[in-house]
Amino acid sequence: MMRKFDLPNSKLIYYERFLDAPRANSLFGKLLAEIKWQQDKITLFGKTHLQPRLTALFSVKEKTYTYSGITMHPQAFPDYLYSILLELNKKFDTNFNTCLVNLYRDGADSNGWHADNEKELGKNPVIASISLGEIRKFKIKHNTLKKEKLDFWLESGSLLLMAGETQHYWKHQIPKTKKPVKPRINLTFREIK
Ligand SMILES: O=C(O)CCC(=O)C(=O)O
Ligand SMILES: [Fe+2]
Repeated sequence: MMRKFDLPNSKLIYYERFLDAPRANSLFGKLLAEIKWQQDKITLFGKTHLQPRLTALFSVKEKTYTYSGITMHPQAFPDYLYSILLELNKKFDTNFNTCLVNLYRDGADSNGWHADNEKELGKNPVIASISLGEIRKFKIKHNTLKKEKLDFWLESGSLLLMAGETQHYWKHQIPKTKKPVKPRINLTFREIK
């Protein structure tokens, strides 16, 4: 099933079953076991804390990627991840060259309100975001139109495509939850210019 959200200043499409369950499960297991995860320190409003999730950056370029004051050094793509990048570039006619991976270990891990609007991503970034493992809530809100906001669930194997002006007009987040939840891995494919 594919769901196109009809939102102002945004192109947002959700593909519920981009990867079938066996493929999503095996990819999840591989990434969890094989990735060299890191937990960076971020400084927000003058206070330094550890980011509430683990991350890793893969790129075909050696260029570092900086966001929220964190500079990440890319690792080389493992074949099984690079093949997904190629698949996406074919399907969406994109030029993804980088994948930022997030591991939400439990409900205390999260990703605060932000837009993926770094200069290196170009004017209207296209981001393909694949979810694996535990289902988590995704929230998106318009920067100025207060009524424009939306929550939905990101299921294992799903792909969320954010494109057009989305990153200029909207912020998104993965909130914490008090419910007992298992780990979730998210892959966000991007093009670093
Ligand atoms: O985990 C997610 O689904 C969102 C990740 C995200 O927004 C990001 O890494 O920029
Ligand atoms: Fe994001």
